[in-house]
Amino acid sequence: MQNNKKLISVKNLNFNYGKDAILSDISLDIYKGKNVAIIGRNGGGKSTLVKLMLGFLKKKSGEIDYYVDKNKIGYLPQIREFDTSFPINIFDLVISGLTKKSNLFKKFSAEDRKRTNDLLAEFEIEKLKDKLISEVSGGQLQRALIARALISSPEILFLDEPESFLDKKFEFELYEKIKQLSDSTIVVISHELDKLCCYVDSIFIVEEEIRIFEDKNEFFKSEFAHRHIHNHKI
Ligand SMILES: Nc1ncnc2c1ncn2[C@@H]1O[C@H](COP(=O)(O)OP(=O)(O)OP(=O)(O)O)[C@@H](O)[C@H]1O
Repeated sequence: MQNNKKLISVKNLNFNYGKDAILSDISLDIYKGKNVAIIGRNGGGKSTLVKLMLGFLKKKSGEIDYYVDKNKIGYLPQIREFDTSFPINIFDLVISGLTKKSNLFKKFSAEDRKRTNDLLAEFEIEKLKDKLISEVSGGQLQRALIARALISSPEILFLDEPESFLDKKFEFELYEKIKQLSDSTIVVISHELDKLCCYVDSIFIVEEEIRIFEDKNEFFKSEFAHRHIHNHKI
């Protein structure tokens, strides 16, 4: 279903925290309908790259061009980056995914509330909607954060380790559910490539530099498959 419409284009991107070079000369394109898995060793710079594409971090040099409405970019952060002591309940957390910079204090409509309730039911957390995020389990919070990332029907959806805390059954169903609920292009950071590989088209290895396999089959044929997955005969 690739139609070659570019959504985001990164050119010669460099980033460092203090003296430490984290990303060097990264260039990549994200195309509509072409799902990407970003893999690589711990601390390789995967989350940093995504945060740069989201505009949360300021690049040191290089270009990031957007061919997508920035309000149509969804994001699931790593759960550990989330302050679970923040006083917000599950319903408000999910509906807050509809808040844009330009409409911070807009009243949510009945339709917005219905969409929230539908997503809560879809993710089997409707009974928890009045609970504070500090009162639910890690997996329940992760489900709510995924629903939040999806609620705006994003054109592109960045997921940072979505499998964290999920039970095996839900982890297995996750990408089917995302496909069923949206037609977002997915860019997913994961250490579970063997589980998600049938949902992605391309594989990017990010370890300070980037190695791009536009066609995932080229990755599986390469020496990198041995290094990055346990069972590469998928
Ligand atoms: N706020 C920060 N200040 C300083 N260094 C940071 C900060 N955030 C991340 N780093 C460092 O930047 C490097 C890249 O981190 P990043 O989180 O992007 O890696 P990652 O590939 O997503 O790792 P993982 O697979 O472990 O989640 C790491 O060495 C990390 O220690």
